[in-house]
Amino acid sequence: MRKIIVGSRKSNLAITQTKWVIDQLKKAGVENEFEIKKIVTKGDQILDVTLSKVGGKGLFVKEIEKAMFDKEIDFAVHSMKDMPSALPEGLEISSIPVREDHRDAYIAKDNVKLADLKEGSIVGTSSLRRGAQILAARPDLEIKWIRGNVETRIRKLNEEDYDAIILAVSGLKRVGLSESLITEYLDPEVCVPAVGQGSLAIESRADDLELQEIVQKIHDEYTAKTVLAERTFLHLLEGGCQVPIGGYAYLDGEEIVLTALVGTPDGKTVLKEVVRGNDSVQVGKQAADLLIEQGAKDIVERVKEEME
Ligand SMILES: NCc1[nH]cc(CCC(=O)O)c1CC(=O)O
Repeated sequence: MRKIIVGSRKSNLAITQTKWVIDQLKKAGVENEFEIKKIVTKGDQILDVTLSKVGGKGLFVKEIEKAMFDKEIDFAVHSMKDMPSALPEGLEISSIPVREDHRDAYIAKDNVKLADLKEGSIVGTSSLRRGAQILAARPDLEIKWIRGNVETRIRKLNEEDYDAIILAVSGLKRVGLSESLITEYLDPEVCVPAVGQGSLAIESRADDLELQEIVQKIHDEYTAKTVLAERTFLHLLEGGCQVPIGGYAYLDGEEIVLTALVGTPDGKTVLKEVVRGNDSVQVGKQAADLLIEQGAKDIVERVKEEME
């Protein structure tokens, strides 16, 4: 039986996600042997500037994709939200496992609630999306960039001048940190998560049908349907992570309910729509159309220019 080589970034989060996927596959009855091959990406090496300034999402996947083309690895597990909206020819997302918690977590020193933070308090995040939504709710706060993996950010909250930080609940849980650290769970009404947040993408060569059949065993249709709506919206806005964009969908019976958001980094303009429908692509497209009508494209273009 074929041994399967799985490529992974070397961060604790990446390795845990990869191990989780292998574990799920084994539980689903896959008997193949697995080996994890660690790959260092540009995104892991550049830690001193904000991610948005150095080129965003692609940084974490390029080297991994090269290893896949070279057949050094058979598949890779990515955080869905780090995936560019279009994949290179020859590769595809061959399976989407069940989504972890989609929400952002607000973690404050001494557990001070967001509403109780004093004027001028410093909130750490490297995400324009999170910064924009925090500032929209609390224009009196200060956003300060924070980089590093999940564990590093928690340490910086304790050691540096941050009063609070925002992290994905899923990342926190996956690296084994206690949810008791979380001061508040931010629901999509307060902070629309990143498109795909909490979900994983299994990426493989499009012509490797044997592998596809194996990873499909842990494909989750609910997650795939909702993520497709979110990613369709993101793709049409052509935003990448240089622009504050959020999208979260869930199913209400058969219906997909998508909350989509575009804003300016200062949080002064935030466009938000909730769209319902039975077809993921249609729902994503409708959300994009509604926001574009309100000027979302202008925001995307303007923010992109300012970042250059
Ligand atoms: N941008 C970094 C990143 N990429 C994926 C996750 C974990 C969240 C997820 O699984 O979607 C994180 C950390 C964070 O956003 O706090």
